[in-house]
Amino acid sequence: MELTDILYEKTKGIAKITINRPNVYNAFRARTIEELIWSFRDAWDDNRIGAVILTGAGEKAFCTGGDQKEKGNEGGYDSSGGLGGGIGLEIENLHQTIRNIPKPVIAAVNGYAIGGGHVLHVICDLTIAASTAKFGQSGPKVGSYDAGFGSAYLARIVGEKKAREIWYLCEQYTAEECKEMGLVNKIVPPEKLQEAAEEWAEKILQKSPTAIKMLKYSFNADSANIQGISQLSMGSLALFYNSPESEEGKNAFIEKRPVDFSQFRK
Ligand SMILES: CC(C)(COP(=O)(O)OP(=O)(O)OC[C@H]1O[C@@H](n2cnc3c(N)ncnc32)[C@H](O)[C@@H]1OP(=O)(O)O)[C@@H](O)C(=O)NCCC(=O)NCCSC(=O)c1cc(O)c2ccccc2c1O
Repeated sequence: MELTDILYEKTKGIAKITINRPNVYNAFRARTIEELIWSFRDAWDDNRIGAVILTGAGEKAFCTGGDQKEKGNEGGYDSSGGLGGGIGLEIENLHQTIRNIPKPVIAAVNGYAIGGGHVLHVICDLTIAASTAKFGQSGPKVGSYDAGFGSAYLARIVGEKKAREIWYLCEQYTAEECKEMGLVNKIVPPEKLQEAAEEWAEKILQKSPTAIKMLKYSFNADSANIQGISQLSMGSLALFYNSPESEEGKNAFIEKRPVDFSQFRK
């Protein structure tokens, strides 16, 4: 597959996937998701690979979720149907692929992990963060939500009260705050991030691949029911994206103005 939105490299048993759209803070469009799925599947299929690192290009962002400027555009994503389950983005498939690949996936969070980009690191097996990284959900601010793994699985990690706070208030959290919540495993200076992720991947490579695979499946089993909730969430999101309320959130972000949802409370 020709890769335009991501970088993909394999070195000494480690696959590294870098979301490479720095101009939009590594926000994803339909093509980005397709390329991510392709590369995770390649790493899955390659027996020499024992761990995968997911990161973002540049210093600003890991990933800021759905590209708001591509939403509704031709070649971007919309709710007219297709493989994305009616939403134009195969995000649900990507989440399943990250969960099901029988090799640990390490998120190396180099900057903003916001919205659907935050959900990506939540789903990864481990998170190593640069001390400068910022984390948060933004869906309710821009007329979107991930009511599947993004909320239900998040609650398993940080607890119900904190997960509700994260989604209802849409605030940003430091790497240190996220480590306290159990959402980040390790914090390093920004210049040491890639090295630290590779070091952990190398440690994993020294372990029994079958033991690691079965442990990952075992950890996954307890939250497997969330897949059904995720399908409902994405199905409803496809309907919601057609609404004026969702449009208001997206347009406010693009037009760089305060959002006004008051008209939808009448
Ligand atoms: C991350 C920020 C808080 C950073 O703020 P800051 O002020 O430092 O920087 P700018 O806002 O000026 O951003 C710099 C530059 O990048 C562009 N950009 C950033 N994020 C996006 C984005 N998501 N889409 C498009 N473009 C983006 C920004 O416009 C600037 O470009 P200029 O050319 O104007 O200079 C802040 O950027 C921020 O809050 N970003 C948006 C975060 C957000 O709302 N994300 C989307 C949430 S919805 C979502 O993620 C999502 C999840 C899913 O699971 C989906 C599933 C299916 C379909 C859709 C889904 C979906 O949309």
